[in-house]
Amino acid sequence: MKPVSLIQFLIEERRAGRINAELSLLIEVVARACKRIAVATSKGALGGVLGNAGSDNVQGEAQKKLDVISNEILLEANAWGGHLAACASEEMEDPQPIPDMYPKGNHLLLFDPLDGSSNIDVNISVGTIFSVLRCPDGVTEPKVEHFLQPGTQQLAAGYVVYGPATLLVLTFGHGTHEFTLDREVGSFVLSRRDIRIPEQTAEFAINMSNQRHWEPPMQRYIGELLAGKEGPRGKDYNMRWVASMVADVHRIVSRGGVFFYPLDAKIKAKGGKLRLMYEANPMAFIVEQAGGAATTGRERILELRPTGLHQRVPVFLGSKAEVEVATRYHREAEAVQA
Ligand SMILES: O=P(O)(O)OC[C@H]1O[C@](O)(COP(=O)(O)O)[C@@H](O)[C@@H]1O
Ligand SMILES: [Mg+2]
Ligand SMILES: [Mg+2]
Repeated sequence: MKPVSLIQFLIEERRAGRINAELSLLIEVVARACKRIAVATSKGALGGVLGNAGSDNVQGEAQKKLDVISNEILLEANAWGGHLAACASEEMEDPQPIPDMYPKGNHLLLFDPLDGSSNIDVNISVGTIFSVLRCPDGVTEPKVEHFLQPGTQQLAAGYVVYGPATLLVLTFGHGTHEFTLDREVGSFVLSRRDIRIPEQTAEFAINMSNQRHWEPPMQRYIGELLAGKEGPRGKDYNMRWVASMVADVHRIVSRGGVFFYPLDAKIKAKGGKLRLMYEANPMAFIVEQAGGAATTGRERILELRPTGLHQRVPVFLGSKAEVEVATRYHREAEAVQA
């Protein structure tokens, strides 16, 4: 079969009336920027891109040089295209408006420019995560409140994994599709259409070092998985944790599994570890479109009403059956307390 490039795929989506020209251009621009980030990440020590930038981001986290470089690449690429009203990034306190000298569009772009920063210096897969919203009608200078739309309102979401291969996984709300970067030709090529995450799994991903800080329902759920064949679940489970959300989610999108970043006593005051607007919402959209589920342990992530641009939430996502069991345990515990 003839390979389908990302551009051809976008043309198909436009013909089918699923996206408009502006959204198609936006995705092309983001994909092009991610190709530049792939080049930057692949330079490693030779490109002088490893190590700390010497600055902190809005979250108070030490920025890596590649966090800053990736953020700048995405901002610069998106400034001139005429497809955006504004951008918001995990690395910046406030939304970035499109400069007046450039034409403006009707979309809002949110991104985690480099996910898995702690893995950059040890040559483990990192990625970019993005989400696209519509700018409310009549708003010419979008403010924070215009970005605070529930995940159900996303027009598109995607991530790029900079791993052994560079992959783009994308949804417009009509299935989840994967594109592989053909480095020789320089373009993304469709490698899997309509990905389906198996409903059942025997593989989970969680940072076990936080176990003693988890809430009782999480202790119960993981305890049962660890008990294996002899426990109430009656089967052995395997564990994986890359500590780059993109890589952990991509494994789930590829062969099933379930990912948890639950609430724990250390991060309770912040609301969770992962960011709703840049990580949880786009990943929840992608996973649901592939037949999986995504909750906070209590509610469906996509239905949360955001309260802040940098809001953090607990994240349970992946194979439906396991997300449902873990979520049920949390709801049951809550019902007993009420
Ligand atoms: O270091 P921990 O607790 O294992 O956390 C890993 C998680 O933190 C993150 O790295 C946060 O992302 P950033 O690198 O964008 O800050 C996720 O990708 C990952 O799931
Ligand atoms: Mg991240
Ligand atoms: Mg990041």
